[in-house]
This record gives sequence, C-alpha cells and structure tokens, in this order.
Amino acid sequence: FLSRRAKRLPPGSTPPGPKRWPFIGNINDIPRQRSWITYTEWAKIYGDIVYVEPLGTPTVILNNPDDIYELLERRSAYTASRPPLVVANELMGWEWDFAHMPHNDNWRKHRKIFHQYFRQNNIPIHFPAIRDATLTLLNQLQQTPDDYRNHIRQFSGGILLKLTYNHDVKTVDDRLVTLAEKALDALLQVIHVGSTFVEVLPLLKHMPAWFPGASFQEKAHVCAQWAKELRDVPFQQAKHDWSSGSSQPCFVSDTLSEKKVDEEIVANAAALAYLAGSDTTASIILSFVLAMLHYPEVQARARKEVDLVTNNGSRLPDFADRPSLPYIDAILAELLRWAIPTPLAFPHVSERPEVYKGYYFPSGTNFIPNVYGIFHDERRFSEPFKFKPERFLGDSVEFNPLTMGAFGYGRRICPGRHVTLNAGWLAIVQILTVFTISPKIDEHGRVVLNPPTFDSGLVVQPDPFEVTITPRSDKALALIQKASE
Ligand code: HEM
Repeated sequence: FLSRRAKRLPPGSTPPGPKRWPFIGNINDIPRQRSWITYTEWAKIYGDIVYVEPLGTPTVILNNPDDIYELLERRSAYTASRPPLVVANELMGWEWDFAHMPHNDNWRKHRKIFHQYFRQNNIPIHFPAIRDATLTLLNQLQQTPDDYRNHIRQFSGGILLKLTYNHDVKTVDDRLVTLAEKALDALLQVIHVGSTFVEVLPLLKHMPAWFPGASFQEKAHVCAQWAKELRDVPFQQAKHDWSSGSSQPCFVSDTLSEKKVDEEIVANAAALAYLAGSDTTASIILSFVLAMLHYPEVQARARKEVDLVTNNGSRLPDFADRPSLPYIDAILAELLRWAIPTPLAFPHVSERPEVYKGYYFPSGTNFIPNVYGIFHDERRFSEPFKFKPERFLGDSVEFNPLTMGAFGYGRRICPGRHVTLNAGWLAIVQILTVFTISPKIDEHGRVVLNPPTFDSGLVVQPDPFEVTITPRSDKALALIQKASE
C-alpha cells in the first residue's frame, strides 16, 4: 500500500476530479451501479479527462475519443494491462480468465489461439452454426413468443458453446449455461475496481475465514470450485470427443489438433468464449426487439429493405445479402451506440509512466474509457437518446461505434466482435423477415408501452419488457417450416 502511495502524483499534475478523502480516496464517490452516468456528469464539471483515486489506485476517466485514441490505441504497447484482481484471481480461482490477465506472454498465448479461431477470415466457417441457432430462435419465437428473453439467451449461448465445444444447448437450463451463470454472478460481485480492501492490501488474503471481516474467504472457496468446473467439465468432454474421433470441428478440437499448443491454454481460452460472448450478444438482440417496439417507423423501413432483396419475404435472407442491406448495418451500429452493452469497455492499466497533455500518470494507472458518455454526447450525436439508425448511413459518418469503442481498444480490442456482428446481423434480418414486433394490448384495449430502461452490470441489457411478436403472414410461417425441414 505504501508503495502505491509513493507513486502518487506530484501536486498539480493530476487532471481535475472530485475531492479525495484520506486513505479511502474517492471510493465512496464511485457508484457500484451505473457508474457511467456519474462519470458523464463529472465530465460536464471537470472536463474530458477526470482523475479519481479509489483506495489509492490512480484512475483516469477518459471522455473524449481523441484522448482515448492517443492513450489506449497509439500507446497500446504500454497501456494494455489490467488491474490486479487479488480476490478473483488468487482466491476465487479465475486466474485462467485471459480477459483479466496482465499484458504478458501468458496473455499473448491465450489471445493468439482465440484470435485465430474467431478472426474475421475464419467467420464463414461459423456460418452453419449461426444459421442453425437462428432457425431455432425463429421456431421458438413462433411457438412461445412471450418467452423471448430465454430464447434469445439460448441463441447467443448456444452459438458460443457450439463453436467452442461442439456442445448443443437444448434448453435454457442447460447444465453448462447454468454453471457459467452461477460462476459469473459470483465473479461480478468482486471485480468492481478497487472495491475491496484485499485489492489494496493483498496481505489480507491470508486472513483465516473465521477472522472478523474475512467471510469473503469462505465465499471465494465455493466460487473457486465453480470456476474450476466451468473450465474443466466442457473441455474434458470436448477433448474426449476429439480424441475418440467423434467430434465435429470446434475451437477445442481444431486447436488441440495443432501440435504445439498447450492444453491448459486451450481449456482456459475456450471457457472464456461463452462468458465473454453470451450476455453481450444477447444484449444486442434484446435491444433490437426493444428498439423495434418503440420505433415502428424504423421497423417499417428496415422491413421494406429486407422485402426488396427477398422478393417480398419469399425466402429467408442470408449472409450473401448483406451488401444489399445497408439500413440493417446502420441498425446494428445504432444498437451498439444507443444500448452499448459495455458502457465503460474494460479498464486498461499502464505499464510505464505516461505524460499526456501536461499530466503525469504513474505506471499502474487505470484508464477507463467512458464509451457511454461519448455515445450520448449531443455534440457528436444529435438527440442521443433517440434510436436513429440513419445517422450511420452514407459516406460522411464521422463517429462509428464499431471503430469508436463499442468493442474496446488497442491490443485488448474484443477478439469476438466478428462472431457477434454476424450472429446479431442474421438474427435481426431474419426476425424482420418473418415477425412483426409490436406493443402488447391490455385487457382494456390500451397499448402497454413503458419507456425503455436498462439494467446495470458488467454487461448491460434491457430490463424485462412486454412485447408482442407475431408471424407476419402464413407465408412467413411456411418459410420457417420449410427451412426447418
Ligand atoms: C455485442 C457483443 C460484444 C461486445 C459489446 C463486447 C465488448 C468487449 C469489450 C469492450 C472488451 C474489452 C476490450 C478492451 O479491453 O479494450 C471485450 C473483450 C473481450 N471479448 Fe468481447 N464483446 C462482445 C462479444 C464477444 C464475443 C461474442 C466473444 C467471444 C467469441 C467475446 C470475447 C471477448 C474476449 C475473450 C475479450 C478479452 C480480450 C482481452 O482481454 O484480450 N466478446 N469485449
């Protein structure tokens, strides 16, 4: 702790920010829920670069794309590390999760094999799994539309477990899905940066569980079991299928077939695909349904575009149609802006002192890009709280979420973005082809339409909402049936 204090900045060289208190610094100023709203308010008071110090950790909130570009893209070789997570990694057994690993050779090995499988050039290999999952989604939405939330979750989780382990998710209470949710929930409770004293005083991790205030030890022990199971159970199954020759190609079988790769690294990287990709992808599709509910004119325009390329909905659109559907891509970009699933991306940590715009940031500074604030800044996006995909049409688009942070920055940029952008695209375009999305009507004949709201977590999703999802016509129903034969 003292060494952290010693790293504190000389007076005058820190950016402005809320007043710091002795020892605890700004820990009480940072809300555990929706901190991006507070950061956006601070940007209005203190400017584009805001400094806080929760429990002695130098932390810089970046609210301007140019500053983010300079610090997290151009200087990425030195700002691509992560905050140390003593509780999560050392006590809860999550040290295999490479999204939270420091920027070192071990991280590079994980990232390399992950990138190789999920990179853009490899995406067409994943099309069959995406098509199958989308067809299942259409069938489920037709049969039990009120259960749309579970169907969408099953869609996104199903694609990732199929691509990673060749595991078929048959129901939403699938064993692997449930295990991942339990383990992730527990992890999310502790990875709020600087939120526990153990992060600041790592020696506390040696306190026995019976010691007052050390109950986290017991909880961590249980969570460690889940984290281990989550990594090992599906991997061992996929490895067994691969070695017995019964496996279809998937991340585990393809990567294990490469002679020189370390098995543990394959298991680690595989386990992260579902965790990092499932809720994020589901978030986009849930937000799409929500946006279509509230913006019928957008839905009508999108459907018109789709009908034009599918001869009035006579077939289901597919990936080859994408270049003819610019409005659907604009919808995807607007979803990432309007309902950004990761409002603060992920914190990056510097590995050397940085001097920028006259400020001095010591090695170990946390940089938090306030992507939400940038996406809702009316100087860049007119009427930022409205869903207006047309802002992303044409050649003069200045700010695009795809290049401005929806998927993070520099060496840490999301390696799963191509999967999500293709899976999300197909789901959106096929839902538009066969269903109409409209408000529920209550027993008094009144339209049920509450303002859109979103939950608060590491991955943001729309709060549950009521919606009617109905097939557009008998022709649309026949399309789903024919495709399912
Ligand atoms: C809408 C969907 C998604 C969003 C918004 C999203 C967003 C992000 C963001 C903001 C980061 C942190 C980047 C940074 O530190 O600068 C990240 C990292 C990551 N994402 Fe995604 N992601 C999505 C989907 C996926 C999918 C489908 C996968 C898996 C196939 C995935 C795998 C990962 C991994 C493994 C990392 C850690 C990278 C590292 O630390 O090196 N993501 N994602």
